[in-house]
Parts: sequence; C-alpha cells; structure tokens
Amino acid sequence: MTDHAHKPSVSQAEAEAAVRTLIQWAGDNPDREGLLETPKRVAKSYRELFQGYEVEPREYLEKTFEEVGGYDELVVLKNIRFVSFCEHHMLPVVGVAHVGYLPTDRVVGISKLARVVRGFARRLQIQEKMTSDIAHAIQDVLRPHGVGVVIEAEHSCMTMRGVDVPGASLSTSCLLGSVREDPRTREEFLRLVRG
Ligand SMILES: Nc1nc2c(ncn2[C@@H]2O[C@H](COP(=O)(O)OP(=O)(O)OP(=O)(O)O)[C@@H](O)[C@H]2O)c(=O)[nH]1
Ligand SMILES: [Zn+2]
Repeated sequence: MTDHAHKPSVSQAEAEAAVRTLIQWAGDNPDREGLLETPKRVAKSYRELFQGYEVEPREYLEKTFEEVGGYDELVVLKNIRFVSFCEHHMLPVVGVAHVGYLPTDRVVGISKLARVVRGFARRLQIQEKMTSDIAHAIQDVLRPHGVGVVIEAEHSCMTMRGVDVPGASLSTSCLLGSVREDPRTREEFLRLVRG
C-alpha cells in the first residue's frame, strides 16, 4: 500500500461521535430530528469520498495491451472530472485532470487513466502532490517515453471561505520524460490539452 494508506483504527461509533461533536461545534443540536441520522450518513459517505485509501492506483495500470498496430503518438484523456479534498481544511477541491502519455510498446485501457485520477483524488491531498502522484504512477508502471498531467481545480477553502475569491482556479502540471524534454512532444501534449 502507499504511504497514505492505513487500516482505519477507529470504529464506526467513534466516527459518528466525532461528527456529532462537529455538529455541535457548528452551532446546531445533534439531537434534533433532522440531524439524528446525520452522523451515520456522514461516516458512511466518508467511506465513499475517501475510497482512495483502499486502493493502490498503480494496480489499475498493470493490465496492458501490446497489439497497438504501430501506434506511436501521444494518448491523451482530457477533462477527467474529479472531487478531492484539501488536506488543510478537508474542503472539496473540484476540477478536471488531463492525462497523457507517449507509449512505448504497451497501451492501457483508457478508463484506467480515469481510475488512477480518482484513486489519488479520493484522499486528503494537495493539488501539486496529486498531479505528481498520477504522473509518477503512470511513469513507473507503463514505462512510456513520457507522461503529462495537467490539473485545473477550484479549492473550496479559497472560494467559499478564507480569502474568498469565487472562480479562482489553480493549474498544476507534471511533465516527465519526452513530454518534458522533447519540445515537439511537449508542444503537442499542451496543444491537445488546450484544444
Ligand atoms: N499549494 C497548495 N496550497 C493549498 C492547496 N489547498 C489549499 N491550500 C492552501 O493551504 C494554505 C493553508 O494555509 P494556512 O495559513 O495554514 O491556513 P488558513 O489560516 O486557513 O489560511 P487561509 O486559507 O488563507 O485562511 C492556504 O493558503 C490554502 O489556500 C493545494 O492543493 N496546494
Ligand atoms: Zn484548503
């Protein structure tokens, strides 16, 4: 498993008690009717929203196809929508990832690129690390000539609180191998991502 991953050592009851505390901290009464089942729902939804701790995204990339008919250009999957959570405030980070690689002799099923994005997104993250995590997983498993990952996302901790700048969006990129070093490949990747 990854450095993030660990088996939950808290019980469902403890998680529910923590949510109850936060409801009180927010200023509401956890015993009023509408909120009675909320701790249970929140604990359950956390299992879903943070599913990334239960998977090793690299494993999605292990099944590859070698019959690629001489295909030797970039493969780019754009606009992979994701929801993540900033590790500073645990507030949603909503955005899109664009993921590309220049295959050597193997390609991967394209859905797996989206699964890798989701696997890393459904953890507490900072965007720079998530960008790099995705790129390095592809680089390490597929061993392509190069990899490019661009992420654009809105951080709720900036758009709904704190500095409060609605619409501000953060762009990050991680380019590896020929997508970084070879000007033609780099241009091509960035053109495909922008287009
Ligand atoms: N680099 C980076 N910063 C992030 C990301 N998500 C949130 N942040 C920032 O993390 C910082 C945490 O700053 P702190 O000063 O510790 O927290 P804070 O007092 O809540 O700060 P404000 O958000 O400015 O009110 C803030 O500047 C956030 O905008 C991210 O993915 N990458
Ligand atoms: Zn934040």
